[in-house]
Amino acid sequence: MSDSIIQLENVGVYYRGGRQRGAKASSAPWALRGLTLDIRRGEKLGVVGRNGCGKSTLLRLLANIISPDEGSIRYDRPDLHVQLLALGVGFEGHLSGAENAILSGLFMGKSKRHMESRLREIQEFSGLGDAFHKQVNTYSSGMNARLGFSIGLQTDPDIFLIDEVLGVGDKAFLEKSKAALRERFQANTTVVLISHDARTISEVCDRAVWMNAGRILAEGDPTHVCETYETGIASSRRAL
Ligand SMILES: Nc1ncnc2c1ncn2[C@@H]1O[C@H](COP(=O)(O)OP(=O)(O)OP(=O)(O)O)[C@@H](O)[C@H]1O
Repeated sequence: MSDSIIQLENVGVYYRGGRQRGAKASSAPWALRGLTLDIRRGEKLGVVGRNGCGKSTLLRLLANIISPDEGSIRYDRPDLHVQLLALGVGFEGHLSGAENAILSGLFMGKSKRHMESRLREIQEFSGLGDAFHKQVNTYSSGMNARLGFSIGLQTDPDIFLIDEVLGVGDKAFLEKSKAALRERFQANTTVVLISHDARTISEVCDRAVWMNAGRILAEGDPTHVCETYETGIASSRRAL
């Protein structure tokens, strides 16, 4: 059995009516192009890259929210439980944090009873206090991130996709979240983590990819990839 959980082969994604930030009007509006990547079972994969390079598009693709316009994506099983954690995605604003936790669990194939039994842990980990029982549309972005991450810890996803939300919480929550990602998931859950913070990627991930203009520029040891990325950014700034 392959140790890949998702395989992307020469994938391209095209947003109709859009084009890459900074691209000339004549250039093709591909958000991803020629992207080949194996997501390995149980790995913690970090994704770095400048704004608009295609990181969120990659996560939407992995979450099966969008389909490739070219190339192929192959899932190890058709019933993989994929949890996407991104700001502004996935919560019903008029429902409370607790109600959203139950709803998210139901989407992930958990029973209502199972999620009810986890509510206390979700509330405690989130640090939301009484706000856990208030409508989510009254939450700050940091509170949203706390709720989403805390729910993700209790829904046992096969793949946990985290789009930059860890940086939104405060430092204490960031440290707690990093520890949870390292200790709670270990080999069971595959994590794909987007972060602009190289330290977070180095501390949590066992592999990283650097994306640029919809393609993968470098892949390997997270500390090395982050250093290469930061050196690349610094030299492109100097060239301006
Ligand atoms: N819904 C959309 N319609 C049109 N173009 C889009 C859409 N979403 C993203 N794009 C474009 O696709 C490219 C990749 O966007 P994406 O959001 O994946 O980048 P990103 O690396 O996640 O950026 P950031 O770091 O700013 O979140 C960008 O050029 C963006 O402008």
